[in-house]
Amino acid sequence: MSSQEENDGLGGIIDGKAIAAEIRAEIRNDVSSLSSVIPGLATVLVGERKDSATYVRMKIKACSECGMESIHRALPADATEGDIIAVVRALNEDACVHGILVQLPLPDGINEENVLSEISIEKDVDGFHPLNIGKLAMRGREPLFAPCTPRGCIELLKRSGVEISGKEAVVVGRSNIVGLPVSLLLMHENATVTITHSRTVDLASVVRRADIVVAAVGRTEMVKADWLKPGCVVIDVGMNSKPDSTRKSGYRLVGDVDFEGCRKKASLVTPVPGGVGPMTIAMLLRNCADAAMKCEKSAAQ
Ligand SMILES: Nc1nc2c(c(=O)[nH]1)N[C@@H](CN(C=O)c1ccc(C(=O)N[C@@H](CCC(=O)O)C(=O)O)cc1)CN2
Repeated sequence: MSSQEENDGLGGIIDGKAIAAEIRAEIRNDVSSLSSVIPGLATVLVGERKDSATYVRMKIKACSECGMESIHRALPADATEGDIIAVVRALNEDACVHGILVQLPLPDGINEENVLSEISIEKDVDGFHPLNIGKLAMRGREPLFAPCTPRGCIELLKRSGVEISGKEAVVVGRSNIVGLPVSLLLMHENATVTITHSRTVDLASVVRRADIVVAAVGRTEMVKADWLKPGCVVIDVGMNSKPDSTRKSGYRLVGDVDFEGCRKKASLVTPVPGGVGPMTIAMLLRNCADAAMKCEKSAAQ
């Protein structure tokens, strides 16, 4: 779903909130058709970060709106790696739990990979388990779950009618959570993918080759209009706070893309907020509902 303002010469906006609502309605429908299983999502929150607590609350609320159960485990900021792993192992054994997510980032000193590797891959609805990422990286293999934000980016493109196959895609950023998996997913869709990063020489000229740009670098409004090929599609994964004295909070959320400038050059752009963010939670629910549906199917066989 996208909106293109008439005759203003600007590119359309991909409405992530509306697309996420559409996906959530589909999930609600699938969940209501289950007869013996209620999908259960376990959220594990370690420490006191306000943003993490907000995201976990949003996930719990979204679960309930889709007819899914949630099971919440909160640990203090000084919890040890062993404490967190013990919670994950107990959730692995709980038959009411179909999906487990450990909210990231974890406090300093905790090895994220050690914790994420403990999640049963059948319940790895965040898709961060090294085995799921490994399968995503291999030809002819399918992960049980793909990471939510990258999957959300692909859904936004597909549901906006953007052709991916054969197109040049440039991903700015190479993080394990977004840059790397979104590149792999774009490759699965037969795009020709370039991953760029802090050592890329003449980043602007590499981005200028792209039909599809995915910005996931975590730098406020870094991607400028003159970096873009006219008519390209821009997916902005960034979420940065920018000082704004007109707001009560003193700041506003902006992405990695100079939205107003880039709208003059691109055919479609995602806004921040209201673009990729809502898709992260929608795809998490999709993965968890799929896990529960698999459970019901295998119990019936
Ligand atoms: N275990 C995980 N940890 C983290 C993930 C993740 O996918 N799994 N992603 C991010 C945070 N995140 C979900 O956890 C997330 C971020 C943003 C949004 C969102 O809807 N953003 C809104 C704006 C919200 C606001 O006003 O603050 C938007 O963009 O419109 C949802 C989920 C890191 N950690």
